[in-house]
Amino acid sequence: MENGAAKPVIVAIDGPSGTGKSSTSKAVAAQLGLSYLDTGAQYRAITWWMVANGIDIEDPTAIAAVAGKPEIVSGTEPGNPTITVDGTDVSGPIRTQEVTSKVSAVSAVPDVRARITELQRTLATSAEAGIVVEGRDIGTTVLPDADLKIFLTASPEARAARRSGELKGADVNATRDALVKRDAADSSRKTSPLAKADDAVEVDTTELTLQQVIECVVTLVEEKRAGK
Ligand SMILES: Nc1ncnc2c1ncn2[C@@H]1O[C@H](COP(=O)(O)OP(=O)(O)O)[C@@H](O)[C@H]1O
Ligand SMILES: Nc1ccn([C@@H]2O[C@H](COP(=O)(O)OP(=O)(O)O)[C@@H](O)[C@H]2O)c(=O)n1
Repeated sequence: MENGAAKPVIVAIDGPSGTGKSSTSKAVAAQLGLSYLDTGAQYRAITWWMVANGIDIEDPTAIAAVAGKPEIVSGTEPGNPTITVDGTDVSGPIRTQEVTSKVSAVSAVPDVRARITELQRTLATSAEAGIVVEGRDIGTTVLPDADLKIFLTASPEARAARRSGELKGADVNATRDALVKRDAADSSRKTSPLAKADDAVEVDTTELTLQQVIECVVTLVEEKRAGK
């Protein structure tokens, strides 16, 4: 570290789908000059690879047997986060309905989680200025010593309205049902489920604009840094 450089700051942002994790994390990281890691994209990437290679996603043993095969690389620049599998850009294909509907089953397999968690810890410790890492189990499992932990929430109705806005014309009730189903699967799995860490700050974003959430998190990071 250079003379006078601040100690790297590690921020964990967790919560269910549509609470604003990605948008908030990217903006906070860009504003504060930190790296950014979308861990959901990594689970989506390994799921995409399983589907592309014809692995039966109903079979955890089959998934575990090949969990180490794909090489997943995440770019951590908040203005241009990238994700590749074996050198192929998969940023588009990982957002399809098919991958979204299968990702909870793949990410519940302990060998998959062990592999991806290791990648996440390596990226977090190598970020020079620090990093904002967003996901489901960052504060509880991946980075339990993070300097700041945030748990974002929002009503299922608000989350579904945000998501169906993105999916242009998608039925809001169907979107809501799919979100609630995925939350339930992610929260009930045995290995590092979606959960709020005891020392996380909970922010309900239902009635907040994205800008308000970003400002709230930036203030919390600055307060932490000042206290160091
Ligand atoms: N507080 C907010 N108010 C309104 N829309 C929001 C808010 N936070 C995020 N959004 C929008 O909701 C959608 C989902 O946000 P995203 O950051 O992808 O959530 P997550 O990563 O938690 O799934 C995006 O289109 C985003 O612009
Ligand atoms: N730290 C994480 C992040 C995501 N995931 C899994 O990956 C899926 C996709 O995460 P995501 O963040 O891309 O989901 P969205 O919030 O964008 O809908 C989640 O539903 C979880 O099954 C996980 O298990 N652990």
